[in-house]
Amino acid sequence: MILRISGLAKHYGTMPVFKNVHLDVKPGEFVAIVGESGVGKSTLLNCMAGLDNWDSGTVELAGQNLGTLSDDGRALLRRESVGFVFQAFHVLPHLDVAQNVALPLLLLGRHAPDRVSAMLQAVGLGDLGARLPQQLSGGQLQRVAIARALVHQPALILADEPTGNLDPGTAAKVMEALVHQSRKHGSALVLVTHSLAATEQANRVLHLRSEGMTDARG
Ligand SMILES: Nc1ncnc2c1ncn2[C@@H]1O[C@H](COP(=O)(O)OP(=O)(O)OP(=O)(O)O)[C@@H](O)[C@H]1O
Repeated sequence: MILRISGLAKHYGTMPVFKNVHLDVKPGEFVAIVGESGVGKSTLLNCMAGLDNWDSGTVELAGQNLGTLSDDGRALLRRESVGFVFQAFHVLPHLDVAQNVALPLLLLGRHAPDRVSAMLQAVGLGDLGARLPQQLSGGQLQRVAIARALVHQPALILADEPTGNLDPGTAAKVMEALVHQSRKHGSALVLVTHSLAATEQANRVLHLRSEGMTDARG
């Protein structure tokens, strides 16, 4: 398993968010998570990456128990094994497109310009590497974020509403790039979404509720 979550429960102060969450994700698998607004989908995704803490239960990422790792240990594991795609793109405005995509490699001390240009090509941005983010459309920005999430070939991609800011046509193209590139690189994909269309290609669709997570396809 690339990700193994067992009996996870989370509160904010006295407010319970979710409990009894179990999830196993196999290498290369595509799992979609749906659920009502505020039920804790983003919080769960953050727990998967060790960006947030939980109250009970365990999270194992790439065979390592996140609960036993220091913040630095979590950060190193995340850098190596996880790629993120967020709704709000999170590209750095002062870096050009190629530099944004190269960031995860830079943080790992790897220099691989060919990988960066291959990734840009793969998401249809082959000619735009020298542009600044402000010179791109929303759909193009999200494809930059996808290229950046995949460039270091992480075992797990975590995507939080990656098409939430896009029109339906652009959203479909961005999802296609995300799913196709994850499959091509053998990365598992965990996608949080409100979009039923985005769940169509998933191996599993899970429904998060405050009392746990169940199969949404019944
Ligand atoms: N830092 C925080 N402190 C206190 N409460 C928080 C914090 N972050 C989130 N919450 C609360 O925890 C709950 C879960 O939030 P979360 O963003 O994970 O939900 P979500 O299912 O992703 O929602 P949406 O679909 O609207 O994005 C919400 O009720 C939210 O208000």
